Amino acid sequence: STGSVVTTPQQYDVEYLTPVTIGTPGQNLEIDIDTGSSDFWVFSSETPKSQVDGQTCYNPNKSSTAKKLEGATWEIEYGDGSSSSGDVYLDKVKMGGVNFSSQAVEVASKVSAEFTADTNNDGLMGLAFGSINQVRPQKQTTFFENLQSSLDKPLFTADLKSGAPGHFNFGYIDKNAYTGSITYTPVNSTQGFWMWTSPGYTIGASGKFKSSPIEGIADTGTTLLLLPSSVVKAYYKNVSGASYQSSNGGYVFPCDATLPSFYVSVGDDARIKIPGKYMSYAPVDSQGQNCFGGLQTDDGIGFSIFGDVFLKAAFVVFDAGKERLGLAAK
Ligand SMILES: Cc1cc(CN)n(C)n1
Repeated sequence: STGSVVTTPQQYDVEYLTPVTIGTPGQNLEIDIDTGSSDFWVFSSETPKSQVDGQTCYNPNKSSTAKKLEGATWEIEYGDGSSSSGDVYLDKVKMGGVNFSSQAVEVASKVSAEFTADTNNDGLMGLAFGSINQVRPQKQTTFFENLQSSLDKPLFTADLKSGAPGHFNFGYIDKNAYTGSITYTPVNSTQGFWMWTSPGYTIGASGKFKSSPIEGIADTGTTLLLLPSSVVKAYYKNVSGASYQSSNGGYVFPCDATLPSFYVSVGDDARIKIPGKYMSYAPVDSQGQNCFGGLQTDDGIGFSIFGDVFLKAAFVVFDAGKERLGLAAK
């Protein structure tokens, strides 16, 4: 089997939302596919009304195919401090024309304020490795892991775009979705992530390559590109008026500043070009005078995060069959 589903950016490409259908009759929700976590959780009939602000809620009691996973609970906290928790049902899940009949659907009986405020987002589908799934006493496998053996190829691809809909595809590589060739690089999944190491980077079209291994995760659920502070400092040295502003929580610069492109090396002789315009995330003031950088530090995380600012510049193959990541220009 193969599947393909559209994924649509929210304002400033802060996140990408993807339609999913759960249960019988189908209940349609919009979720955030997150390759940086491994739980599929949704707003539900169990989420207190005070914590719901317009989200669509999955109601297992209205699904003839829902089965409670007795005794199972889950709780999760993300890198940005947001969190959610609840219990678990098994039900039919369809996305992009592929479906799995007994997918663990983690229903939220509590969500943090960040999720309540994210009014178009009805939940998260984690597509990292099941080893870091948070259901207890028995951790659950991800939607992709459940599909894997029935897919034509044991992989999925992410084609996120700047300010336009893109696609997640399952089981095949769309040759029309990228240019040139795909460069593959090994993935180390021991921490449960799509973790890989870039050999280095280049700042600007005429910059010199800097050999500096950067170990990080390919994370569609993180908005920005989070790299070592030495790299980030070197980049913003090239942006006039840029400074680290603790009041804004990161590097900020005048929105009319000229931003150099940033090249992330992959394998022995390839690199992904992030255009300068992707390196500005959003205005920090209502006048739109100063902008928050799309590149920020990975301080305190323990590894770098290749989030949407990077991923939307590439065609990305998440190849579980060969434990590798493929990257191509587009
Ligand atoms: C909700 C959410 C997901 C992620 C990335 N895995 N973050 C940082 N926050």
